[in-house]
Amino acid sequence: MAVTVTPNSTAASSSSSKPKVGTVPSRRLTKEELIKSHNVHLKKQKNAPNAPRAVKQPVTSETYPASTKSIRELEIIPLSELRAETHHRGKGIIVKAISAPYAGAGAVSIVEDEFGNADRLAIYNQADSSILSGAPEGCVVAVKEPFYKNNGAPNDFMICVDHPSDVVLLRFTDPIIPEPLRLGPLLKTAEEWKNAGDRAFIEKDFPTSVFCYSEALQVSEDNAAFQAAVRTKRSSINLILGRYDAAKKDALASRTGGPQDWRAYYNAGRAAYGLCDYAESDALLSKARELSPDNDKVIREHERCRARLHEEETGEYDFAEMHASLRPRAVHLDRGSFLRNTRVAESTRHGRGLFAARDIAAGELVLVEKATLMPNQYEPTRASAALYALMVRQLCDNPSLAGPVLDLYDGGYARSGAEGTLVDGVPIVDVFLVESIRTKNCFSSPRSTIEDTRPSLSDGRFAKGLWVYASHINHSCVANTMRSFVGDMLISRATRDIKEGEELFQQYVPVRTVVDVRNKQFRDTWGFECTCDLCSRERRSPEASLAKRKELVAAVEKMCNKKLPGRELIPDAKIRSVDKLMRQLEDAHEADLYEGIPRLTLIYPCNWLVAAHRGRKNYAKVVKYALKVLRNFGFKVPDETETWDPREIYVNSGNATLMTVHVVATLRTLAEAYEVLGHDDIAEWCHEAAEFGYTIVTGFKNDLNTLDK
Ligand SMILES: C[S@@+](CC[C@H](N)C(=O)[O-])C[C@H]1O[C@@H](n2cnc3c(N)ncnc32)[C@H](O)[C@@H]1O
Repeated sequence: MAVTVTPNSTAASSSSSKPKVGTVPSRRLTKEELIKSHNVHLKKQKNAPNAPRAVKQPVTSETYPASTKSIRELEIIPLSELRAETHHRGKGIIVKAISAPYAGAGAVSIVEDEFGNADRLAIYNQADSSILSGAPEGCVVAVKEPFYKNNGAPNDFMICVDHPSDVVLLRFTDPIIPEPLRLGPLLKTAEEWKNAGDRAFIEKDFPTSVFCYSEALQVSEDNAAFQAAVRTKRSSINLILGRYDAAKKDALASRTGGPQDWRAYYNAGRAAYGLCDYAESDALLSKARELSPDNDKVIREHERCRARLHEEETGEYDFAEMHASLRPRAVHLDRGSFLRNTRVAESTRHGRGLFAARDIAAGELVLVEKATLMPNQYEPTRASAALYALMVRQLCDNPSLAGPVLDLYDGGYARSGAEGTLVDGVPIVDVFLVESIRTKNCFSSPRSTIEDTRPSLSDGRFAKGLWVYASHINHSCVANTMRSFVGDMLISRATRDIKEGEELFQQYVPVRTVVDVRNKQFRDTWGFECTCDLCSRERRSPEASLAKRKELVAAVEKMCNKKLPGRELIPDAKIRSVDKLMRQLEDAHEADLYEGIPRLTLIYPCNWLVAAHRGRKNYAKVVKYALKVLRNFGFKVPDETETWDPREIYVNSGNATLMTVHVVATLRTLAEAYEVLGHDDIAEWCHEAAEFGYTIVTGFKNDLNTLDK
């Protein structure tokens, strides 16, 4: 079940007064009591219209599957037969809303069955485009295999609908509605329904408008011209609602065979564009353009679509312009996804993985993907719930999304197999499956990585999003790709040269320095033990060495307060002490095991020594320790006395380097130190290597001076 904030979820009653699971409660709140308390909540809401709406968070420990049955296959039972804390498998209820809805985390209404029994119905996870997101008074709904739960206080229950497909809005004329609940058709003629749809449209009540047009189509029998006109209207409204599958279907069904069909192709093309299917959109808009060659609207849409296809084919983007266009309310960029350097295939690490479809040079684009779903919600307490809600809603609104989204790894969730299929005209959406997929596949994304690397601009806030294609990438601590973000665009670049056919990896999170600590995180969040070169070799290091390293790291952190020095003068004695611990830590790494792989526990002390010597303007020492930092990230560096070309570190350091923004900062510090020491060539090359690395880290070429400004 889900944690919900509902009008009556008051203090829990003592366990003795709780009804027994599976029993018919001896007393429930009467209709009058239910309406009275409901009205109190409605009034409170009316008096505080701007109070923040509760966020619904799924709790996956108490999952239950969505119903896969049609309401017509179920035994319809009266409300009086509902049993406490029970999922009524094989059964359904048909009820009418007899109150205005209370809109909280879901829509709560008082409902009545054909026998006059009343109860409370809470419907969660409906798309805003659905009438059921508001469940207006008078609507008749069927709840399939309802879950009846105690609401905290004795005698107080509610029918709780988590899976959006477990509730169906019935047409007023549906013969399944029992006689006492029937209103009969509210309006009689197709024209009346169409006019009602037009009025709802003018009032911007789009779900009602769609409902009325649907009734008009049902009533209008064989009037093809009328049907085409109504379908065109319904298609346009579904475009506004983002229900692109339905919009496309209506648009194509509205064709009459004449030149006026340009509008049908135009709407269908825009719907395909909304689904990011630019090839289909191009085909449809080309037809619209043939029929209406001088139509500015069509030309504009068609050119826009072609620009997306160009991005998909070439991977050419103006990232700087994209970044400059970001606004707090505009983080969704209108761009195509460049995926053709890669392909999905079976992985030896786990399930499927992503592989290079051609040689990719260090620094090159691996892929660029527009978010499949990413709410503009960077508030940490709301980001996950917002993504979950968006996933559920989009799967309801656009059933064609079910294919790619439900195909993602689900962490072993027990599926019914019917998810995504249409039953009673509604795609089956299991919210607990959606949540499992979310937790295993979503990424945290800053508004842009470039801002995230700048202390002055970073607000440390992350949205959560789903990039379906990039979700196929498995984790490695020494990954060969690195992701960054510009708004909802995920950019992935190669951290070293990658050969065609090689599996691509990314770091799921910045990796912790100690092998067992970071693997606990992987186990707890994603259910795997990492077998990358770094983890597997570190595991071969004896327990005693690991313990020694942990002890030394703790000692350094304590001595230095886990901070890095600024420009202040650090006393010699302290520098010597840290240096001594650092050397002991180096000795605690077995030379053969750690050959050519990172030594992550050494990075902090070496970075500390770089900063301390920089403060003392001792640039020879800065070089010495900065080279150690690079080596400890797994890069091949020379002895401090040798000449070398730092621009080569991305291509000649082997396959176990660990790329981060700290590598860039270290190269920049090295450039500064070499310059002071008079090694101008190496200084220049370090600068170039840092700029190159900064492109990998931030996704596109950026001025290094912005790194810590
Ligand atoms: C986003 S999915 C990655 C794609 C997944 N392999 C698939 O088959 O769709 C994340 C899941 O992949 C698995 N995984 C990722 N990296 C792994 C690794 N290095 N070793 C083992 N399993 C890994 C974990 O089960 C994790 O929960």
